[in-house]
Amino acid sequence: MAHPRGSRAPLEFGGPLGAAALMVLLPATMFHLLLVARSGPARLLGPPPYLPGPDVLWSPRVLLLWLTWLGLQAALYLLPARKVAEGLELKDKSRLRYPINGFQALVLTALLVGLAVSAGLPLGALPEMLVPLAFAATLTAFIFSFLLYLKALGVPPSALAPGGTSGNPIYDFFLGRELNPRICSFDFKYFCELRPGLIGWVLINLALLMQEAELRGSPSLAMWLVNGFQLLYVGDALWHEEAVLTTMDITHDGFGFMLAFGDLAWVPFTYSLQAQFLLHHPQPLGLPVASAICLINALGYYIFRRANSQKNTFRKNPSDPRVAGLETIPTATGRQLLVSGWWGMVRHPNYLGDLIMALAWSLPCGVSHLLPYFYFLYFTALLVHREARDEQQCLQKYGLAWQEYCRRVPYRILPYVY
Ligand SMILES: NC(=O)C1=CN([C@@H]2O[C@H](COP(=O)(O)OP(=O)(O)OC[C@H]3O[C@@H](n4cnc5c(N)ncnc54)[C@H](OP(=O)(O)O)[C@@H]3O)[C@@H](O)[C@H]2O)C=CC1
Ligand SMILES: CC(C)CCC[C@@H](C)[C@H]1CC=C2C3=C(CC[C@@]21C)[C@@]1(C)CC[C@H](O)C(C)(C)[C@@H]1CC3
Repeated sequence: MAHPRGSRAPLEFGGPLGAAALMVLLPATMFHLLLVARSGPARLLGPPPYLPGPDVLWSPRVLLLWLTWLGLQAALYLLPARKVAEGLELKDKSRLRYPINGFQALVLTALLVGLAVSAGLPLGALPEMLVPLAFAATLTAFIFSFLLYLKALGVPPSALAPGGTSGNPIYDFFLGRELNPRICSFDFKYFCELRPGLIGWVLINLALLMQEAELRGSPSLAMWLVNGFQLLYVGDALWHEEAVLTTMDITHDGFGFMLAFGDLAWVPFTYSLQAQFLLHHPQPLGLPVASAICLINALGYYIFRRANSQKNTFRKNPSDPRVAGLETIPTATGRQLLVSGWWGMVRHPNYLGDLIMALAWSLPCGVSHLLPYFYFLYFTALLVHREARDEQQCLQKYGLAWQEYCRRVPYRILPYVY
């Protein structure tokens, strides 16, 4: 099989060695966090309280539960959608079509879970199953990525992702070879990016809240805040589902282990870390501090949403009155770059808003432990790295116009700092 960019394609993530290391380190980190969150000292950098044996990790009943969850989300994906959106133009000049029914899936899941709980489903038992559930999700991610790798061996070169075609099987398995793997109209990457993991994350949060209520009579204010903030984030992502079609995950990255594991395991089991921590380490939170944290989250959300919406509106229709007055730089591709408004302040205002929210999600957990700040630290590293990857891609796409943009807007994420 020919490799369109052959060995000249620059390798990311430290090449095959880096990819192999990440495939061990990421699951290990996830299990470490799950175990440490429930331990007394809850030390991010300390050893885990114990090493789980096969009897703790493996449960056929839990695997069945996990597969039922994936099946339910797949069924909701296949329901009629309020809209069908077109993705960006592909190498072969075609455009794929995507159902926009993620928010509908969230609401229907909430209804089904509500019905099941009122019929006696013990949702509060879910937190006890997090370790075997995470194991089932990790196993699924490995098997699924392997099947995706095999599937990609039979597709034409135009269907392959720009990265992930190095010829090194470990690297390509990690990054993903095929850009948009599908069976009929079912798009695996688009499905995984927004449904089972994101909705699973808020469901786990809810289960932790319910278990806290069972243990202590009512959920704590800190638990309410974490649940509320993260539900807003997930609800927003699904409400603006169409916007994900222009992210680098959909337009540039193949679907391999990185995204399969990230979407299916990493997001639900590590992004719910604050709620896991709060269940085992209740934190007192007064109304004045809670109000200040709400303001921080609102500020982050405002920047995140306005910046993302401004770019999406501009990309859809530059003459839209909401963006028509903004200053722009023309590029050789015919597209323009915004150089005023949110995108004139820093080159990634949406990352800034996202990071402010990440901080607000950790603050309800107090300052006695570093563990609940893991998400903020990891997310800073992820976005700094992602920003560098995006800059590289934009430089390739827009050349001199991008350099001009960087000159006019010198800061990347945080004005006057970075
Ligand atoms: N919670 C999580 O774990 C994660 C959240 N995110 C969030 O996802 C969202 C999307 O992030 P991501 O896909 O990385 O990147 P962006 O939404 O920032 O998109 C980057 C793209 O925007 C376009 N662009 C850049 N600058 C300009 C400009 N000045 N004017 C017009 N267009 C411009 C370019 O694409 P083009 O010109 O081709 O349109 C560029 O490739 C962010 O809010 C991020 O915070 C991301 C990763 C993980
Ligand atoms: C496991 C590794 C460390 C890397 C995995 C990264 C993934 C977890 C993230 C890559 C891009 C993501 C996005 C979101 C969730 C995390 C992953 C999958 C996103 C769906 C979160 C909600 C946002 O509103 C969004 C803009 C829709 C996000 C898109 C990117």
